[in-house]
Amino acid sequence: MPTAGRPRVSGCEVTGNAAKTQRRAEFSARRAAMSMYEREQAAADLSEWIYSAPFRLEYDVTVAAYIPIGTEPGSLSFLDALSDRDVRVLLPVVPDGAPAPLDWARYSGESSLETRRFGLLEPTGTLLGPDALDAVDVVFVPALGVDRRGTRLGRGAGYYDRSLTGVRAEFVAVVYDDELVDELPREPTDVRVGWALTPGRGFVELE
Ligand SMILES: Nc1nc2c(c(=O)[nH]1)N(C=O)[C@@H](CNc1ccc(C(=O)N[C@@H](CCC(=O)O)C(=O)O)cc1)CN2
Ligand SMILES: Nc1ncnc2c1ncn2[C@@H]1O[C@H](COP(=O)(O)OP(=O)(O)OP(=O)(O)O)[C@@H](O)[C@H]1O
Repeated sequence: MPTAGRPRVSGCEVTGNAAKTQRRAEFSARRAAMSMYEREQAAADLSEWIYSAPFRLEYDVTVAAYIPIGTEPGSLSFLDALSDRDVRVLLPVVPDGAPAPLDWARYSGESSLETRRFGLLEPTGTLLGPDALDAVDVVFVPALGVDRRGTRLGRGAGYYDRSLTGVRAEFVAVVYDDELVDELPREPTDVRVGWALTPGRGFVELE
């Protein structure tokens, strides 16, 4: 589209969204090209890092995590490793209708999951409400990429930005090694994450 024809509510926002769409396509294409072996190796490595996390991940800690689907990094063994350490694990439940803060329910094993909207695997247990995040110590956030300043690129519906605003917890974006990059497009509503978790380097503190 010629620059002169673009709507200019704020130049930054318009460019930001187009730039994000482009980066999403790039990251998704790279994920699609990974072999099953690479994905499984990465998932195993991600689970290992739980044992050397820079914050406590053991009994009496509550984390919010997610069930990876498709080419997303990680696996159920990540959640099982946390559960084995008596960490309480909450999982997101997408609310009906337009994007709004995520609801949450407890993870209690693979049998407590079912496939729902967008093909996501979600927990079937009691819904705890969006405020459940107020009692969480660490949030593992799905991401297509993250930059050194903590800018996270998600799927583009804004569910996590809406959910994390005002929450005091460690935010950890889980990505493949080459998805921790120098710079990503940023919008004012983007909530910064303090950490990246990568298979090769583990927990990386962001600026
Ligand atoms: N594993 C996982 N769980 C997660 C997220 C995630 O990124 N990964 N989310 C992170 O926010 C939330 C769900 N967000 C989503 C946002 C958009 C689409 C999506 O694929 N939208 C397509 C429509 C696909 C369809 O209708 O089947 C689209 O908008 O084109 C899926 C999930 C909560 N749970
Ligand atoms: N707190 C918020 N309140 C209202 N709108 C928001 C908020 N956060 C994000 N949005 C809007 O949601 C849309 C998608 O945001 P963005 O591209 O940052 O999503 P994302 O972080 O990639 O997606 P997700 O969190 O679902 O993985 C944007 O139009 C953004 O302006």
